Amino acid sequence: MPASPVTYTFLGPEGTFTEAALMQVPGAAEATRVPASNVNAALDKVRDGSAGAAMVPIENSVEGGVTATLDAIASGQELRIIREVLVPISFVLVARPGVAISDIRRISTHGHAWAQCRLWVENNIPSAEYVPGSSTAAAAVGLLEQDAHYDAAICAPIVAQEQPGLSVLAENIGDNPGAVTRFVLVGRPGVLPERTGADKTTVVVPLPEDRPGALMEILDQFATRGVNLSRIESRPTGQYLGHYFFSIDADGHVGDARVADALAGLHRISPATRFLGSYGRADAQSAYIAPHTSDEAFRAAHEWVGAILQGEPIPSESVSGASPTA
Ligand SMILES: O=C(O)C(=O)C[C@]1(C(=O)O)C=C[C@@H](O)C=C1
Repeated sequence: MPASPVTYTFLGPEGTFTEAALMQVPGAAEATRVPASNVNAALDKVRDGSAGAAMVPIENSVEGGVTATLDAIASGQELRIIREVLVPISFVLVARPGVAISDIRRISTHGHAWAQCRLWVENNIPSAEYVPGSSTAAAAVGLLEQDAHYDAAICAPIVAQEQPGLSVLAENIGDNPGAVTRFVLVGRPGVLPERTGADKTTVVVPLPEDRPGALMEILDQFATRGVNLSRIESRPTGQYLGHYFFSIDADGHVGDARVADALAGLHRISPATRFLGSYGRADAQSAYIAPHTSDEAFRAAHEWVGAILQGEPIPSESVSGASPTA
């Protein structure tokens, strides 16, 4: 039986970096793709079943976490990250034909794009005012509307190539030539992606209140099991001042004993901890696993405790390192 076709949604419109990320997913180019006007709308389509999965930005190498995504997946109906995708980012400045750089007063783009081009704008159009856009492509396409209230947009080169009504005034205007954005494909909870040996696990951990050292305890769950963290960010829950959750990416898969054990520890400290998924790393880099945190070491340790509970004789090394005692 052929697999049922998946409808994908993404932060649109066509031409966003998010669409470029989605196109890296095998089968997405042939599938139905429905643009959403913001991250929340994309995730709501997954929650209400009108899309099978949504591609959304989560982290940029220059500007850090995409807070709209971090917040939207941290609460509400549970979702799962099933894949990550990396996209190298380069920006162009576009305007309607006939507009020169010296004519530009107001520039629109996505907030993360603005932050990545800030120095270029300061050096080249110092008096330019920023007009927030819902995405880079939405800002560029908006220039073609009669009542556009800005003169230029910052977007991906592909938008300018595909829109005949736009001309490119400057290329490669990002302040960091090696900028990369990480995107995640998000679905509803279901079958976990299989372990690849180079995986990542994302969790949201509300900070227990009025508990000195709670953050240290949370970090300790990973440290003592030899689990490396690749991202940790605090975000306000929005409930009241000083109430935070941590959004954490850890190396490994929940199917790895050390990761499962760390998650169990987190749950004891913060029972509202939310599991957001285990999925293959886009760079396929496997983490170093210290021998005492391997699956085999955990299995042997559980067997040892099990034998103690059963009252069985326990073969073990003597304290002095002499030969086994039984
Ligand atoms: O506006 C877009 O094109 C997006 O896909 C969003 C987004 C982001 O959220 O960071 C993606 C990549 C770039 O870093 C700039 C904007």
